[in-house]
Amino acid sequence: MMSSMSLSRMLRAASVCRTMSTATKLTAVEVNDKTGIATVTLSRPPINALNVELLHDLYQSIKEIENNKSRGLILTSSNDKVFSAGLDINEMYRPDKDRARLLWTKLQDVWLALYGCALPTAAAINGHAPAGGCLLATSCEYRVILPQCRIGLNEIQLGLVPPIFCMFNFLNVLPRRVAERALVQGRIFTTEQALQIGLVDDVASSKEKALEKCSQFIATFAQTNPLARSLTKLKFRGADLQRFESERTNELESFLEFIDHPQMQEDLGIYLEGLKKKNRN
Ligand SMILES: CCCCC/C=C\CCCC/C=C/C(=O)SCCNC(=O)CCNC(=O)[C@H](O)C(C)(C)COP(=O)(O)OP(=O)(O)OC[C@H]1O[C@@H](n2cnc3c(N)ncnc32)[C@H](O)[C@@H]1OP(=O)(O)O
Repeated sequence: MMSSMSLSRMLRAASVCRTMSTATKLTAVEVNDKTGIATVTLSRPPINALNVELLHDLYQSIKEIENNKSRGLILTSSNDKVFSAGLDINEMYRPDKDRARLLWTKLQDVWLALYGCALPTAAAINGHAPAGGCLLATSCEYRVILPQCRIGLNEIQLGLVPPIFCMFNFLNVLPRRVAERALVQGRIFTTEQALQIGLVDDVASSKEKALEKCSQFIATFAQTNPLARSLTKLKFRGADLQRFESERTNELESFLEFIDHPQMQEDLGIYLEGLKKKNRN
């Protein structure tokens, strides 16, 4: 039988963390009632590849957290090896055209919501974060990564032109020269390299410790007026958000044109097959 001691401990724990009522299918949202910080966990096995549905759920979660006046948002993954594998290549290879349009529009929506989020944002990068995974992490204000991870924007290696928001994210985090070279070379960095160039702010030995560091970062704003904070953030990011808005339709059309190209389809097919073969050998 459960002792009254352990029951009271459980009740205390239950009152600290609650799952948000409208938590969606592919993201889990948990709010710590003590700190007011919301954690969004990407939960699309096996590797959190960003398809239409995951992007939709992520957007809903970000907006919900923002509207509920949480104290901050932490983004992490339910997979202990992969934060996110980036865009789901199956959505780009031999795509349904309407779905491909939706995919890109949803990716744009998520970027706008996360990069422009009024709350303090942090990423607990508890696994690899290539391409779209890195895009999500660098949209946040603070990043902690685990040892032996890989992170970077490697689009160019797939023959894809990194969209403008990739550039904004890197310029916001890295010195211009380092950002340009990383994008043009499609570099994927190890944990140590990412820390050394400043792509991440810190390294933690476990997911729990990474989440703790993210909470500590968000807690640094406890005494700051939230409106003044968010308006100051917007002053830094507003020009990027405006330029993005003016180019979003063109970027959508470029993406659709790009993936419609026969050579691009051939390259994506080879790339996808290479990823699968790895597991067969
Ligand atoms: C102005 C606009 C101009 C046009 C611009 C056009 C496009 C720009 C797009 C920019 C935005 C973002 C783009 C992207 O995100 S593209 C996606 C790039 N992602 C990658 O290259 C990651 C590839 N994956 C990996 O490196 C690894 O899988 C890993 C993430 C490190 C995980 O490794 P591991 O734990 O060993 O897992 P597996 O490799 O065994 O993978 C498990 C299964 O998942 C499949 N897989 C992996 N990644 C993807 C993916 N991104 N999409 C779909 N499927 C993926 C893999 O094949 C395995 O499948 P299997 O179980 O059937 O073998």
